[in-house]
Amino acid sequence: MIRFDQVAKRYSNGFEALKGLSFQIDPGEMVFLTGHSGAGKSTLLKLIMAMEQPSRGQVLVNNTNLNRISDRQIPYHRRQIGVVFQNHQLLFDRTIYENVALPLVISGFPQQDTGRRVRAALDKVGLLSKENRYPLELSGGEQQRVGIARAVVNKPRILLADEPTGNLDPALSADIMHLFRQFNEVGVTMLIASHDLDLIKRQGKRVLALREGELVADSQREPAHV
Ligand SMILES: Nc1ncnc2c1ncn2[C@@H]1O[C@H](COP(=O)(O)OP(=O)(O)OP(=O)(O)O)[C@@H](O)[C@H]1O
Repeated sequence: MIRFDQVAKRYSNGFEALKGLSFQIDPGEMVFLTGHSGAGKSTLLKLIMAMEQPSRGQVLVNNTNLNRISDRQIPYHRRQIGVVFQNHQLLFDRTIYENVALPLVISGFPQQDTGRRVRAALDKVGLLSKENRYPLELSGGEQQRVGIARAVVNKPRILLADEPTGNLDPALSADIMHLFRQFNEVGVTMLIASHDLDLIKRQGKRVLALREGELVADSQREPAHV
C-alpha cells in the first residue's frame, strides 16, 4: 500500500515541486503516473523511496510512515521496492549476471542462493542465455530488461518505474509493458511514471495525472484529462 496524505515537497531552493497531494494505491494495483516534464513525477517516486522527505504531509508505504523511519531502517525499506530507470544505469564493466546480482550482494543475501535468484530473474525477462555478456553487447531493449531483472531480483512487493520506455521504440515499449503486467499479475504493486499517453491508454489501468505539482486527475474517479 502506498498512501500520500496532503504531501507537499519544497526543495531547498524554495521551489515547490509537489503541492498537497493525497491518493492511495492498494496492494496489487498497477497505476500510471503522468504529467508534463517538471510536473513532479520523479519527486513523487523519490518520496516513496525515502530519497527525499516531504516538507508537509505524510507518505505511508506498507503502513510505515516514512516521516518516522530512522536512517537505519531506510535500507530495509528500499529493499521492498524495485526501481526501473529510463537509462537503466547498468555497470558497463560487469556482466549481465553481475549487474542483476548487485542488489543481492549489497543486501548480504546468502551467496549459495544468489545464482538461483539471479537466473530466475533473468529467465523472467527472457535473457537467461546472455548472463555472461556485457551490457554494451546487448540492444537497448535488452539492456532495459536487464534493469528490470535487477529491480525484481529482491522480489520486491512494489515496483516503481521512471520513464521505463523513454528510449525505446513502440514495439519494445509494448514488450516492457507486457513484462510489467506479468509482475503485476503475480501481485507486485506497480507505479509507472511515463509521458507516453498512447501506451498508457492501451493498458486500461488507473492513471494519476500531475500538473505543476498538483494531482489533476485520477482515472478511478474521473476521466484523465491532461
Ligand atoms: N533537487 C532539486 N532541487 C530543486 N529543484 C528540483 C530538484 N529536483 C527537482 N526539482 C524541480 O522540481 C520540479 C519537478 O521535478 P521532477 O523531476 O519531479 O519532475 P518530472 O515530472 O519527473 O519531470 P521529467 O518528466 O522531466 O523527469 C522541476 O521543476 C525540477 O526542476
